[in-house]
Amino acid sequence: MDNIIGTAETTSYGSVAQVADFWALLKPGVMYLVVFTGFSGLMIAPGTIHPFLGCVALLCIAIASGGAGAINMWYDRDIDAIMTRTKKRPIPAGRMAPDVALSFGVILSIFSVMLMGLAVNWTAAILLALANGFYVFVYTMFLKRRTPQNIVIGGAAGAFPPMVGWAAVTGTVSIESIVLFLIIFMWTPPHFWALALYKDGDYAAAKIPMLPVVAGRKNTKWQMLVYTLILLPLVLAPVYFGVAGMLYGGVALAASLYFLYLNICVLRSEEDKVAKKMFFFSILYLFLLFAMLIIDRAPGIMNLIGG
Ligand code: HEM
Ligand SMILES: CC(C)=CCC/C(C)=C/CC/C(C)=C/COP(=O)(O)OP(=O)(O)O
Repeated sequence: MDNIIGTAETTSYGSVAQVADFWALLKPGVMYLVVFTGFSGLMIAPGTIHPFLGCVALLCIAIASGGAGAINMWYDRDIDAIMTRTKKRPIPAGRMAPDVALSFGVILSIFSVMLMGLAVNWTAAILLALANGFYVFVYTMFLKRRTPQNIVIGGAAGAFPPMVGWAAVTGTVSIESIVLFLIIFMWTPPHFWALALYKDGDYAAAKIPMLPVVAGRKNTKWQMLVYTLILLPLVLAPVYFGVAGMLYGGVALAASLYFLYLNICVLRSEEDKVAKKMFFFSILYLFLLFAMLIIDRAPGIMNLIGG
């Protein structure tokens, strides 16, 4: 297999990409949680949606997220080739030609938005297009290489899915779905900067101005704390707005306090394993919040069974 010959820009793409490479372009690890938060929005929204259309809506969120991931990997192929975490991806590893990845990503993105609009509704489709476009154009192409606040603003991309799920059922945007958006929006900086703290060498090598590289580790940890503290009251807002009850409230509060505790540990420790622990818990934390929203509103299952 004559995979890699030269750097990212001079790579010869001698071998044929496998199905697994197309799958990897979709960033499936992230996609699962993105779809889950979309599912949660769909389940707790007032109203009903036919189960088949509910599944179509979730499939559209998955495809739009994957399409955006593929375009991100096309655009970032030069820096992905430099970072140890990403250099085995299909394009930098020489298993896929960049234009194949780009075409794949564009087709998936357009297809998902059109399908959402035609099969579900156009409010959900527009929100989905915004999420996809925000990740591709605003985060990847504009902010990522320019400012250490890249993920604060760009994080909006990943915050749209619960709004998309909500809009799939209701056809509208409402204060409740904006609260779900805000939870993910505020969660993203501590989620990502925890990882950036122990991958700062990668980002420095690729000359990406991630906060720990530009502002230093201590400053990053304090900025993480700001968002973690904002999350504390924010995660309780769904109770205030009546979309969740005390079961959600209790778990959300406990998980948020533990997240805060981990952030304080990160502030006090220089060890990578502490930041790693916070990063991995960030994923469990978001999963827990959105799982509890569903469990607490179990009657919302009627949205899917059309009752
Ligand atoms: C701009 C916003 C975000 C940035 C910059 C970001 C960044 C990252 C990075 C760099 C990784 C490591 C991936 C790897 O190891 O290759 C990661 C992992 C992950 N992120 Fe995020 N993330 C963002 C938003 C989100 C959102 C919105 C979600 C879900 C709702 C999410 C869920 C995950 C999950 C589940 C993983 C683990 C995936 C795996 O190990 O394969 N992220 N994130
Ligand atoms: C349409 C839709 C629902 C879109 C979802 C958008 C989304 C999943 C956004 C956040 C995902 C993410 C992994 C960002 C990291 O990108 P990066 O380029 O910094 O990470 P990398 O270095 O691993 O490539």
